[in-house]
Amino acid sequence: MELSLSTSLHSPTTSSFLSKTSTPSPCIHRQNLGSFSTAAPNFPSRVSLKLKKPSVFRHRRGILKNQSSGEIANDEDDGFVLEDVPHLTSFLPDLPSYPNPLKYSQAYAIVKNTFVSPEDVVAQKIVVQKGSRRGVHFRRAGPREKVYFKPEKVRACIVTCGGLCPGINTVIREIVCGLHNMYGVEDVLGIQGGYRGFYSQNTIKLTPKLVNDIHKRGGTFLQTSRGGHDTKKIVDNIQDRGINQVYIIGGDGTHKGALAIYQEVEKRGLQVAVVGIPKTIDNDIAVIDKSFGFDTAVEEAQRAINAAHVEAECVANGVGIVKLMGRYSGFIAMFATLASRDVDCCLVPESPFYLEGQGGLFEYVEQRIKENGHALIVLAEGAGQEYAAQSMHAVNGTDASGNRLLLDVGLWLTQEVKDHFTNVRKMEINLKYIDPTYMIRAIPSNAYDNIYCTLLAQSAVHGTMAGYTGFTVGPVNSRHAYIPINRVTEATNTVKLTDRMWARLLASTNQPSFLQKCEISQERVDKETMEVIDDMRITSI
Ligand SMILES: Nc1ncnc2c1ncn2[C@@H]1O[C@H](COP(=O)(O)OP(=O)(O)OP(=O)(O)O)[C@@H](O)[C@H]1O
Ligand SMILES: O=P(O)(O)OC[C@H]1O[C@](O)(CO)[C@@H](O)[C@@H]1O
Ligand SMILES: [Mg+2]
Repeated sequence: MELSLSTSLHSPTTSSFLSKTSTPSPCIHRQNLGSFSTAAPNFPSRVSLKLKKPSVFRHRRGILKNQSSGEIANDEDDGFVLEDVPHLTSFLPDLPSYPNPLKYSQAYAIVKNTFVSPEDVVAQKIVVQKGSRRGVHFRRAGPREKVYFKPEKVRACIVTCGGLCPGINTVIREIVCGLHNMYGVEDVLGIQGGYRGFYSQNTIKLTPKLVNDIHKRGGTFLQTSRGGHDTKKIVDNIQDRGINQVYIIGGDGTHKGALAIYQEVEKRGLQVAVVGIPKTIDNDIAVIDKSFGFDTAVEEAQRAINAAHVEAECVANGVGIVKLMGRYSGFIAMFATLASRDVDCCLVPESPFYLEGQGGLFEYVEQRIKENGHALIVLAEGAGQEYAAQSMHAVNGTDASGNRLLLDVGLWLTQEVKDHFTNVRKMEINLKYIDPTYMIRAIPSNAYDNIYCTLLAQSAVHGTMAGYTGFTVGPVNSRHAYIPINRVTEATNTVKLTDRMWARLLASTNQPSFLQKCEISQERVDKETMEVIDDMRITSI
């Protein structure tokens, strides 16, 4: 990984993170990489970085490479890296700050540390070796002593984009109530119907009273959509409506849109804070521990799996097939399988499989029927897409957001299993196919997710009030952090076949690993190995 860094420190603030400052360099690269500065205490007021891969904003204590001289100042080189988030003062340096109203809040009156210290960071890796470098860190989320908005001047808006997910309404509710109760902000607008709602629909005024009960309902109170992201039109609208805080709830696609909005806002020099709240039922968002609604979805999936198991158990040669969501990541299928213990085979997009011959799925299903009287298969909707395409009419389209449309692998597998046992094995089976895909995401969030959504919403509110922008929120090793948006748009989280979790699944189901015929492509192994190496490098730079 090549990393070059230039610093221009125009105020001689002392920093415990960057203990040695380099000579101001005129060479500041702003365009492709995004440069920023932070006005938070104890950080240099302006630090611009150029990074080739990954393109994230980093402060490094220890090694500072001066871009023009190539000189390396090596001091306290413990490998500490802060992947920081932008702050409004990086492009609006004269922005005034105010004391945080939480200072006077009765609820926080006896809290020992109401405010997060500007030096608090969250480590991306918590398993370390004696003597290992400190590695990547993110700013810890939470209220700051100073805010960069007067509550009565805030006009916030909330928008929800992409697919549904349990807990969206809780996040909406808690943003509205958090702004109102903690900061006294009363002007909150709901943008209806996703990104296109900015320019094609009327807004609604969101009050604590209006959103009081919405966390008990599934879906999104504000409606959602795919497609329709037009950065210019959206930012024009933000400007026209006088909005200065934008809360965007959505997945990877939504965050790409949020990044574009933040960049346009910065280009126009607007005092508008943009924050993403990661939402995806697939749990495929990078960096964060887990996405909200995932837990609820896994729990709900148990009902379908249990039903399929009961149906299969109560007949001769019963076979159950359950299809769950998971376009490119098989987390729901994997965790639902691990939780259930009744599943004989779990098929995910990350792990290729085959049906016929030795070590194939048919052989294994027959073996399970003979041993156990029945067999139960859980598959993620993105599993075996290429395989299914060989015998199904391919759908070559994309949805309005550009996501590839999938073949129904559940129906395909059902037909293949039936054909095989009836026509090839001449064996009577009783097969039931259950497709609960939308049922697991259109429900309200469970207790765990409700609390999680509350923390996410409050972290987002604290961050925007403190003047941070272009960031997303989420737990990293259980601690909520502010993460640069590009960190969650550059990569997606997938099931790692080389991780122990997948081995746990294989050990729990005893299913074949399908490694004989469909060897995991060299490309995948290379990619996973590179990720591990990259991680090690990050820890060791
Ligand atoms: N590269 C992009 N740049 C700008 N906007 C984008 C981009 N990709 C997607 N979007 C916009 O983000 C919104 C949501 O995207 P998408 O439908 O892919 O869902 P998502 O946010 O990924 O959520 P999920 O995958 O969980 O359903 C859409 O309005 C889409 O137009
Ligand atoms: O039918 P829709 O609304 O496009 O959503 C389906 C997709 O949304 C998700 O739930 C989230 O991306 C996927 O698992 C699924 O493929
Ligand atoms: Mg997505």
